[in-house]
Amino acid sequence: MEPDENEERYNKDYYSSSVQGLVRLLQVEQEFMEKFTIYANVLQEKVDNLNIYLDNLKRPNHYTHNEREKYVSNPLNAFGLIRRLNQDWPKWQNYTQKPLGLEQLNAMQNILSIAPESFDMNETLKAMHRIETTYDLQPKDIAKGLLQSQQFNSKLELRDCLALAHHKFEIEDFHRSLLWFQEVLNVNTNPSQEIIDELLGITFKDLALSISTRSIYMSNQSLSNESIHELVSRQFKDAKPKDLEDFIISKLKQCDKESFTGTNASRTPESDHSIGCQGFFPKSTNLFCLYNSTTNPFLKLAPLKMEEVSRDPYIVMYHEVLSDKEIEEMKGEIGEMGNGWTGVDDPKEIVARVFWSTEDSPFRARINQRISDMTGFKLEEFPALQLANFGVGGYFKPHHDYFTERLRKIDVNNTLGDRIASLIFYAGEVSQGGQTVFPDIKVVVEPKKGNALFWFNDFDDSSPDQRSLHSVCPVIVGSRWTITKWIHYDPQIFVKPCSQRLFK
Ligand SMILES: O=C(O)CCC(=O)C(=O)O
Ligand SMILES: [Fe+2]
Repeated sequence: MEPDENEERYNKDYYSSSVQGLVRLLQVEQEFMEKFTIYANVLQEKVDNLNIYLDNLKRPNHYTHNEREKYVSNPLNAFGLIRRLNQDWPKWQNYTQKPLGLEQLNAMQNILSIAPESFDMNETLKAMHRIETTYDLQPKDIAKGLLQSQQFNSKLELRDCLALAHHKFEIEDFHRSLLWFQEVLNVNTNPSQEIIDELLGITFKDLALSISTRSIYMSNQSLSNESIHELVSRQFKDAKPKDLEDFIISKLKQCDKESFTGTNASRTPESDHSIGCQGFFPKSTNLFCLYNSTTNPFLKLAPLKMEEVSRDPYIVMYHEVLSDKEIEEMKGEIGEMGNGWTGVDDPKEIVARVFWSTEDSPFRARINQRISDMTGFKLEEFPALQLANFGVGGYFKPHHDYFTERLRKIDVNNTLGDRIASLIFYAGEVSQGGQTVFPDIKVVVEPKKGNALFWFNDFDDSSPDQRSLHSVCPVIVGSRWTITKWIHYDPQIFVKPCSQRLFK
């Protein structure tokens, strides 16, 4: 991808990257459906009116010439006939041509102008793939609403499965493409659904075209795009749906087999990140829960519940340190949010919406005070908090929070020194996925609402501790809100003086 293209992608507004955005989109669809319903009613009213007139126009059937002759010989019938064709039918004709529901049609068009664009759709396809592969979920389960061991009432429809099958083909995951296409064929369609499928153009042609284009290109890479296009369109000119279906299945099977036996046969082994997300890290032992009542004199009265997550490197979880009321307050603080992304090199992925609270507020002061109570660190010189809301499959790739060359460039606050420690408040209900993982030390933490996770990024001598590598598992179900605080080094000069590193 060209750098400019990336730049453009990073500046777009995504619905898919936050639950907040998705809530707005649900409202957009609701409004669209309301206009659509009114439009359908207006059309229905017209049909009803036509039927009333037709029903009233009762007259006997005339099968023979004699019957017809007899009918028009009666002046009452003759008069009615002439008058209707002279006066009524032209009016009906006018009526049928009168544009209907223009107001709704315009409103619908306006609503569609803010519908998700292809960059949003692509990001969502990638997110669905991320959920599927990180947790090794099976298409047949996902399609019928089974996510891990949770059965939901929601399920995917035929066009959803087809879009997923097509995406897997594009990214050359032929195995999953085949599985998804089999789900397409498994979805039961009733006859009324078939009419809709026909109207929306649910033929398998697009996928068949992509598959054929690739296979012609692979067998003859010197052909021009135009010649390939010509060959492909000729191939499917008179194809029936069943032909397309057979073609897709057989080609996908072949591609799947080749990718297993070919040169790129070695499947990438599962990453520690993914193993952690699936809950397969060994359980830690010898760790304690305790009350912290010493960092601040106030804690003697109200000690904080602290759970050791890892002793070396030091990671702790504070329980129940953010109330639901404070979470509501936090949401009230949020202004225009920006894109949050993950990854160091382009193309980075848009995975959340973030808001930097740079203005002082009672909420922010209280949260900073709490962080000081928990950690003993001084935050006056860098009081800003980062609030984030994740979206479909939102996650973070493994990364370090301490300054690397890249972070040094983008972090305007780097005059305060490195980020020696990080603290994350979990502020949303996440029932599946969304854990914070430390892949190198095989630690995984559930993002329990109201809790806060604290860890050091640097050793005591301020050199970076690579074991602080961490990531976030793709959210499966839930609205993952977080408040992030990076604790900078320089203001802590007296609180935590740089000391010699103790090597074990
Ligand atoms: O949200 C989390 O659990 C971690 C976030 C994180 O790693 C970061 O913001 O640097
Ligand atoms: Fe981080």
